[in-house]
Amino acid sequence: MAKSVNVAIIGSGVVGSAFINQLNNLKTAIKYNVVYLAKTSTEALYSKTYQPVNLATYQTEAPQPTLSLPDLVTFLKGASRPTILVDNTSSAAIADYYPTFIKEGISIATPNKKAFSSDLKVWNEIFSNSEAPNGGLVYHEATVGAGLPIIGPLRDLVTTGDKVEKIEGIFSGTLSYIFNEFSTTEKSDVKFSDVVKVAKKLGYTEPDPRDDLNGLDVARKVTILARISGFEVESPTSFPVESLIPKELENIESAAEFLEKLPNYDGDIQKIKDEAFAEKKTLRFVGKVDFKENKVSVEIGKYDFDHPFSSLKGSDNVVSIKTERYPNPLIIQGAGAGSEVTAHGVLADTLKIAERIAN
Ligand SMILES: NC(=O)C1=CN([C@@H]2O[C@H](COP(=O)(O)OP(=O)(O)OC[C@H]3O[C@@H](n4cnc5c(N)ncnc54)[C@H](OP(=O)(O)O)[C@@H]3O)[C@@H](O)[C@H]2O)C=CC1
Ligand SMILES: N[C@@H](CC=O)C(=O)O
Ligand code: NA
Repeated sequence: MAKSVNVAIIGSGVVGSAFINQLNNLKTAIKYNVVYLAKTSTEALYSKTYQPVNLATYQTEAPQPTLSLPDLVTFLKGASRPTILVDNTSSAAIADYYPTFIKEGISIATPNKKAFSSDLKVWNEIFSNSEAPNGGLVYHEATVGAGLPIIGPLRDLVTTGDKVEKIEGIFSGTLSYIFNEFSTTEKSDVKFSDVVKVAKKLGYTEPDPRDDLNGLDVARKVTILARISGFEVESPTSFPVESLIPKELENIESAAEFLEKLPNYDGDIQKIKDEAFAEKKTLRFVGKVDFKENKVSVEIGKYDFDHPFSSLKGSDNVVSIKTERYPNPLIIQGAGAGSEVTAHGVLADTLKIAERIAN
């Protein structure tokens, strides 16, 4: 008989809906039974008898209220098959619950950075629970560089005994897109606030684009890479992070009001861009982990027109990993945000888990 695994999906937004579509079109020997699908924070599809949710029609099916996280654990553990929880939200509450899911033997595939980049204590709890007998597995490739292969290869290097010396790169699809469009090697009049709005429309930004502009999203990614490399970063706010949010807009309540007021501050960043242009340089938003200098940082940097960062396109991320074995750094480059590339990273992780646990 074919092997099978149960899947619980939380979230059907930009990434979640692309994930559901890719899973629905999957042709593999393993059977994936989606026994729970939370379309939103309040609406879910599931049945007490674990009948698979129809992924072709989920949008129009009548939902029930979502289960609380403890009730979800009980529901998933009541099934006879092993389960993979796919968290396609940016919820901190769900992320805080990962140690419990994992302890209860439920595996996790996710693009949600929160659990891996908050307090170091949570990171340690997640991975020690996962290593315990009967602990769930955890894969989170899409938390850095979306579907680009960064976390898997970096873990492979470290586990096999290589030593990371320096990681440097452009880790935000949103900020890559914004600066690639805004600060170019040709003179241009494009306004910063206009490019921010397009990045949101293209699905690159976090649900609230201020989480990208304040540098926190990049700080979270840098925290994850630093921790995998053995640099014990306490939290994403424990090192210098440059913010692109104008001081006067720091305390605004809604994202909509923030976007409405942002054009009033276009002049400030335009001035920095013009100064860089006069030096034949572009602006780029860069994250670094430097073992030699014992330093982690996130900041705007100026790069010569002929530097590889200056010719980046679209929402591309670029990561340079220098190790003992790779003194000429390993370079990984490609789209680092967007629905399809992120969903494929999460789905590939789901398949890797299924290959290990399906029965
Ligand atoms: N977009 C991208 O390019 C990339 C995104 N990511 C990560 O992917 C994740 C999802 O991003 P994205 O799809 O863009 O975000 P969206 O805001 O488009 O989607 C989030 C979805 O999750 C739902 N949700 C939130 N909280 C809960 C909850 N407690 N229970 C059930 N459902 C919930 C939301 O429903 P509701 O409307 O009710 O809140 C919404 O459907 C984020 O963690 C992001 O950082 C990672 C790499 C790239
Ligand atoms: N908002 C993020 C999405 C991926 O993590 C980005 O722009 O990179
Ligand atoms: Na990745």
